[in-house]
Amino acid sequence: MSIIKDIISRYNHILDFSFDEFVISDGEGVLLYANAACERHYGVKVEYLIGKHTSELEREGIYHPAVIPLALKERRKVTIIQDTQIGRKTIVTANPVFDDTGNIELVVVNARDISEVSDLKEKLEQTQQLVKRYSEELNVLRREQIEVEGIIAKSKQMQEIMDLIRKVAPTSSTVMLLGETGVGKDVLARGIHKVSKKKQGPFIRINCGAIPGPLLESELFGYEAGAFSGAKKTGKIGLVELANGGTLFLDEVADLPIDLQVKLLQVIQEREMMRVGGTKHIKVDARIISATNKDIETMVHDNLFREDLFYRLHVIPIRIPPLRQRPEDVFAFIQHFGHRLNTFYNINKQLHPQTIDVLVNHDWPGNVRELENFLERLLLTVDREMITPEELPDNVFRKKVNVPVGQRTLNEILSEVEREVVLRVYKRFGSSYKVARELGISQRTALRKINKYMEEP
Ligand SMILES: Nc1ncnc2c1ncn2[C@@H]1O[C@H](COP(=O)(O)OP(=O)(O)OP(=O)(O)O)[C@@H](O)[C@H]1O
Repeated sequence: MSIIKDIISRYNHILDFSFDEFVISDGEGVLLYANAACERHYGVKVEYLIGKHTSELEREGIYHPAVIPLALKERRKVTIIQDTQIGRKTIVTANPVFDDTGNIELVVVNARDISEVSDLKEKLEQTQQLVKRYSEELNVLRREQIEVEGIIAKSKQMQEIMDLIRKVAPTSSTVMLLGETGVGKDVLARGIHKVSKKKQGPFIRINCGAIPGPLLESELFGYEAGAFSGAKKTGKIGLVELANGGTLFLDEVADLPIDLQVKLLQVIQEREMMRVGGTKHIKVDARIISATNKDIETMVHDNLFREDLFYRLHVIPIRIPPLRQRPEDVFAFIQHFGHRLNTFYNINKQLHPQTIDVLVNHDWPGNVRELENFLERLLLTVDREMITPEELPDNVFRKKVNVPVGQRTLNEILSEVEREVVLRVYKRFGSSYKVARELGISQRTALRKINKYMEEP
């Protein structure tokens, strides 16, 4: 022991240079040595510590917990995190030193201040939590912002499209919306505009297929006074010019006549245009979105649509799948339109789950528009509050007979076909006499079959 005391007294000034704390206790836990770093960690003079038992210092609250008793108890190296009375946090390691007989002679303790690392870690964790929360909130807000516009997108395909729209909408990139009639190209074009940087500007839709060729040019590009006979004296601003600072939506773009395709290409490339009969170049700063339900790529291949214009418009293509490929959306539309129609007409019509089933499995060639019109007709024309599949018109009600071979007898299959035919004809004509006449059976047989099949679920 005296050798150790000798070493300490000889080298203590060297250990005082150490950033780390250095403490030695005897085999009972009484402190023999502490270097200057202890003053920074505990806020007391080194002299105050020397000669005290480590548990006593712990009781005084100078640090907590004490590591030396743990090393003495477990007779091995122990590392813990310690809090001190002046708010420091340290990582402390206590190493027992054994004598020749296996008794613990000394405990050598080393401690490093990790308050800053620990504070930084805590701050980093808080910041990470905050970033996570903000990004979740941002996603919800983004979703809501588009959903506010009434866009229904429950299916995976539509969710992916909405994610893409959220990404591209704030940029000014040119988008081409592709898809069958009534899939929602117009709705999505408006949605893109409403979350774009140009949302304060106008949204100008041009139906390239609806305006007759000769009129289209002056509608699109406007004209100067006296540009042609019959032109207004004041001249006219075209739709392209009106879209300045906003979005120009070229609906049915595949129907644009070839000569106007050239002029449109100039608008996109040069970002400027000229009125009919004009000589002045007019700057046009508009985001361009186009849409078509035609196979425009084949049209390009057949030289019916300019390839250069196609590539300018087709920068971000978004293909909207037909309704038959996204039954989750059909279900959501039924709920959405059902609620809207009931409120609008002040009625309370419900669809039986089986009716919803039939509608979800229907093909809907006219897509959302057809479904919307169909529901309006259905809710207004059926008297009963709960609409069952029998109330559905023939074209929707007509089920395809799906016969898994070996699972049903011929009689069962024939009876299902008969049921469909009888009920369909009965629904159309509403009388057993007419059913009999249409199907070439007696009125009694017709009546019996109608009653039988009407009663069956
Ligand atoms: N995702 C949707 N959410 C809400 N309503 C929709 C959605 N998709 C379509 N609709 C509704 O369906 C109808 C047809 O949509 P829209 O006019 O956008 O289709 P379109 O693809 O532009 O059709 P077309 O090719 O015939 O011009 C509109 O009444 C629209 O409100």
